[in-house]
Amino acid sequence: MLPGKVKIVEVGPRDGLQNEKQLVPSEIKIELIERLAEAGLPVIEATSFVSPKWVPQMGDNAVVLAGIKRRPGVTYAALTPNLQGFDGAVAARADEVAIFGAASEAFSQKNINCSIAESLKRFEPVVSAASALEIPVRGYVSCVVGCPYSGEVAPEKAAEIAGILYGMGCYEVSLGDTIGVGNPRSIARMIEACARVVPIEKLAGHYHDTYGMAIANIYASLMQGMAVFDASVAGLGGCPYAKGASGNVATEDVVYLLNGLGIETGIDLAKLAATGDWISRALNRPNGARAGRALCTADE
Ligand SMILES: CC(C)(COP(=O)([O-])OP(=O)([O-])OC[C@H]1O[C@@H](n2cnc3c(N)ncnc32)[C@H](O)[C@@H]1OP(=O)([O-])[O-])[C@@H](O)C(=O)NCCC(=O)NCCSC(=O)C[C@@](C)(O)CC(=O)[O-]
Repeated sequence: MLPGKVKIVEVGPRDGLQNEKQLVPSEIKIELIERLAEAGLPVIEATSFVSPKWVPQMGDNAVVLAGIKRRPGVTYAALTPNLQGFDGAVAARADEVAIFGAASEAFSQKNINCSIAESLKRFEPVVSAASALEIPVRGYVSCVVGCPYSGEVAPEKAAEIAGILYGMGCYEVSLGDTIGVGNPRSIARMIEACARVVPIEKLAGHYHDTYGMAIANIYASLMQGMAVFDASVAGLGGCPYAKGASGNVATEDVVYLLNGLGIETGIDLAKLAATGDWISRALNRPNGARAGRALCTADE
């Protein structure tokens, strides 16, 4: 049984841009977010409140959140690894924050400079502070099937961290195939384990497309009842702490798939494709969305 409706969380402005070598002007980021909202994306991860020494590209976080014309009904989210980041996100009026952990010790150390256990301790005060202010918190688990440093990850490990984040108070837990090594079988096994501890409707799929498996993985996830997916316009991105990992699955490709399956998203594919074309030109990089390229070529 496929879901009738899917929520897409657009992570392009954060996950997509964080890996760009050249600093992208804040005005471009602001225009990207506004265009995505105009195309109907209900949740846009706009930026992250991490150390600018670690990820310089996100150093203009407050400027970006201050610059966007907010559309009613759209949630503008930000990543917050600790209380310092949370305070910054609140001051900048983020509607929602996300804490991000990992199912791999090695990745946790490289990404956020602490062990998994330490990261979970750091997240607790963030969740408490958010709860006091009634700010929803999303949780991420990176490396749910594979780690760039330590290899294969057991589904039970991904499920353990997902369960802890959910138990802590995250309203949704996004399962990150950070390096895109998953396939429909390994993803299905991982979801099966996670769904034993977190209700499937509270789980999201966050699949990078390194091996071209992301759309197949989304289809496998839909078949298991998952109905929330993260995606990045034009397939932008990669993780600065996961060498070789390509961008997220392209939002255009996900919407094309869902439209074909008769699943509602509320997203205008033509506007989305035009946005993907625009940002690819602005960054002077090839458009990573196959559906986006096809639609834009058809328009010429
Ligand atoms: C987590 C830290 C901050 C720990 O970094 P640390 O160096 O261990 O932190 P610290 O508490 O020891 O502080 C050191 C310095 O950082 C500053 N600092 C401390 N916290 C903040 C903050 N929030 N905002 C701004 N500055 C901060 C702090 O003020 C201090 O500044 P100094 O006194 O040296 O001038 C660091 O490791 C970091 O920023 N890492 C970047 C992580 C990141 O953004 N990774 C990419 C996103 S995750 C991802 O892409 C995966 C995901 C979510 O998409 C899912 C998937 O695909 O798997």
